[in-house]
Amino acid sequence: MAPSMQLAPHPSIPKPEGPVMVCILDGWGVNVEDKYNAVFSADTPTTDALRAVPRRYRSVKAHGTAVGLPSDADMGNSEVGHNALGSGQVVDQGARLVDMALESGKMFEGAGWKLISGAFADHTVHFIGLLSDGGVHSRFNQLIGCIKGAVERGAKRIRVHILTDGRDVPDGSSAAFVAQLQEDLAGLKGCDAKIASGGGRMNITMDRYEADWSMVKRGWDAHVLGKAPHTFKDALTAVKTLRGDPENPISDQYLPAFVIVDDDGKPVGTIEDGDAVVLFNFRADRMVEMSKAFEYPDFDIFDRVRYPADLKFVGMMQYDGDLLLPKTYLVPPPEIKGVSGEYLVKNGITTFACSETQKFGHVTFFWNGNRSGYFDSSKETYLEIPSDNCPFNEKPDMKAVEIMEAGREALRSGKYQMVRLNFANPDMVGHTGDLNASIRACAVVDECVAELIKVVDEVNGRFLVTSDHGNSDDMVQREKKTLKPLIDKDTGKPMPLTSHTLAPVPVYIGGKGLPANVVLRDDLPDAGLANITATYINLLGLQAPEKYKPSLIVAE
Ligand SMILES: O=C(O)[C@H](O)COP(=O)(O)O
Ligand SMILES: [Mn+2]
Ligand SMILES: [Mn+2]
Repeated sequence: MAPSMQLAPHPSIPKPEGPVMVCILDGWGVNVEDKYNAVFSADTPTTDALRAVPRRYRSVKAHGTAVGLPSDADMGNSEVGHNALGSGQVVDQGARLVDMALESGKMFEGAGWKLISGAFADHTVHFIGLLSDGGVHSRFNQLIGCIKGAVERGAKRIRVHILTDGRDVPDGSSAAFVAQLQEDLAGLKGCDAKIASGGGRMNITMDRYEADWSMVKRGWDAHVLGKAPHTFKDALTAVKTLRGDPENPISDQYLPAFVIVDDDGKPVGTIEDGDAVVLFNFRADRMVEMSKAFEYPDFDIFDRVRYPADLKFVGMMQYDGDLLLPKTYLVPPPEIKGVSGEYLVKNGITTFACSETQKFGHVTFFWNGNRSGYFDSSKETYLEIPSDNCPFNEKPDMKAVEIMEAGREALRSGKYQMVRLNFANPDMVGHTGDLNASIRACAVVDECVAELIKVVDEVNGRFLVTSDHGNSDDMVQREKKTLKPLIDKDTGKPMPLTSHTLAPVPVYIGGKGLPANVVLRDDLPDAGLANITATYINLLGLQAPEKYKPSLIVAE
């Protein structure tokens, strides 16, 4: 082992007899305590009790610059959250790197831009991605920046394929983004630019972790082949019509696929031989599958029917550095080096990591600094429990009990020194905007934490329970100043909040194997998620790498 990767024993925190468990309650923030806070409203006796233990509970920042996002107005998300939790470092994240590449002009100088510019004169440049200013997967102004850059550099024909959001931004906001995009495209001089196809992000194109490839097929059919269940002459009409009854609309997230056609009913923007395609999302998880469909000539997961020849395909970023997918991209992704997973295997620590499909890549790929696979398969076991395929408010328990049971077995097995679990419920159910289901989601996760802590105590282990960002902790849109819920004019009901929040997240530590003198420091009031990495390494009885953000604990 490189001497630099050796972790010294901690001078005052001994190695534990049993394993260390790190639990991430995805989307569980600390926020305004009222009935719209599902974390607060749920029956959560276990985390309530943990919160009451002196000097073993605190909260940490999980949004904005504390996790490498452009500004403190940016809510946290799973990618940046797990990157920070697993690496102990704050790196400039995709959102910021794209902003910088646009500002400096570097965007227009690299290999990715060169490739697409081959289509500017005689072919069409297609942009496919999430249309909102959520800043989690993409941002509206970055799309416009790229389109304007292409037009200024000679692009003659542009088609935009839009995925409506309603998840990282309020549901119902898609119509406004579409209207704005149409206006911006109409204002471009010397370029024929139109919206060509679209659909809801949870219905087409943006599947992740291979949970449902049929979503990607529906996207391919609409964007590439110009085939969808609905056709319209105009995208704003499409979105407004497909939402249906204003009293009971279909969420922007789930709008069916549509294709824009001309007066003769012909699609205005199929993807043809020689065209360029830009996936304009910077975040990886929900772009990997569509990238494979575009990049791999022998792709066979679904029938693409037609695969355009001489396609100039790029991602906004490289979405998988191990698969080199896509080969060509506009902006180099963040480089996260020396993550804790690598240190652990190099120091002989055995790890078990588990979540259900929807968060499996979060607790492995994102945790490991956007790396696929194991650092050392003889020391690590990653277990994916298949998620249900349904809107998660219908089954708010999701696979929490199964994850808990797998965690319990791993803790008891004696095989692992570290057990890392992610519970998806407060996040995935929170994204549906369904308050009651989110309350149930939080309650079931609390029950699972109780079961796990019993086993940690049984094996003389230690635990750290935390989260990656807020979500279920606020389920309603509010007036900025008074924090009063905003009321929907059509329904008279409070307007649901489907997105993450800016809230900090809790950190609870404990376990029978944790010496009584180990407590949370009180001199790091501004600590963030990246401080948790050194903390859990200390719980393992080891000193953390020097470059990591400081540990939250001390032995007094
Ligand atoms: O992709 C999603 O589901 C949301 O945009 C972000 O949620 P996550 O960051 O918790 O995965
Ligand atoms: Mn998350
Ligand atoms: Mn989320």
